[in-house]
Amino acid sequence: MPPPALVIDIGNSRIKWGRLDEGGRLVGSMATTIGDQASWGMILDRLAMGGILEVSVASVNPPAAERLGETLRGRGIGPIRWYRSAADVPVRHGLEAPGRTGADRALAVLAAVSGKGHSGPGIVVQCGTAITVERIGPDGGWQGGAIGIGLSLASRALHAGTAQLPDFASLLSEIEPPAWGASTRPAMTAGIVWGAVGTIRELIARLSEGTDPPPWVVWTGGDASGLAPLVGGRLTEVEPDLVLIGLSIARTTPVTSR
Ligand SMILES: Nc1ncnc2c1ncn2[C@@H]1O[C@H](COP(=O)(O)OP(=O)(O)OP(=O)(O)O)[C@@H](O)[C@H]1O
Ligand SMILES: CC(C)(CO)[C@@H](O)C(=O)NCCC(=O)O
Repeated sequence: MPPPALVIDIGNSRIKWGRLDEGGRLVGSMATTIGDQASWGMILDRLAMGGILEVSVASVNPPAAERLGETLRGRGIGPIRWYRSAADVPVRHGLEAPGRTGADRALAVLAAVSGKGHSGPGIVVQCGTAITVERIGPDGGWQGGAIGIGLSLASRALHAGTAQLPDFASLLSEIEPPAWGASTRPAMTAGIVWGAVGTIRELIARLSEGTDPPPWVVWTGGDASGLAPLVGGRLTEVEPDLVLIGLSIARTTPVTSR
């Protein structure tokens, strides 16, 4: 049996860290904000307890990946398997430029198809810094998707591009957002959250066109558990660790098998 291993997903807002057991199953995960480099050593010491290990790292953020690579090498952790684009991921696809397509998108699709065992047409929605909606065809092949703006980034963009709009750290709460606001905060919450809901609904409808049976839908990303119930629709499956699960599958599947 292989020794326990680490899986790490470097996004644009956060890094997701996971540990695999001897059978390659994800047995623990956590997330830190991208700027919190001071905690990396402590996290690695904790995750690597009991001896490590091989590490699989997915990145859509090359500068952060460079820094993490230095930290891992400095602590003698390795070998490191890198997933820097969809070209490194053993997923069947019809992409034009897999080398320039996000590894996180490919790994989420791989996990939904191979890990969750979905077959036939499907959709994967990631609600992170960006919102991505992927189309999986009737033959299980990934056909590409759509990339839109995520909730936090939309708030930051409105703040950066205007003189008077603030930036809100957190837009989702237990309470359903208002449809409109009588002051700036609820007005921005309404525009950003319901705007994202409308975007995702429209994309799911368009990506479902001509599919029979209707597609399965799997969600992931920091805002998925908040946005999925607002979007509604048929069975809503949210898997926060989809990309880490994708890494756990990719490390034992040769890229040539796609
Ligand atoms: N503790 C948290 N810190 C930062 N963002 C969080 C947190 N909890 C939830 N979020 C939400 O998660 C979103 C970011 O999602 P996520 O962490 O999946 O993105 P990411 O790190 O950029 O990953 P990717 O680039 O793979 O989408 C933000 O829009 C934010 O609202
Ligand atoms: C779209 C994001 C930001 C989602 O995390 C990431 O997958 C990325 O930077 N992708 C590169 C471009 C592409 O996937 O087409």
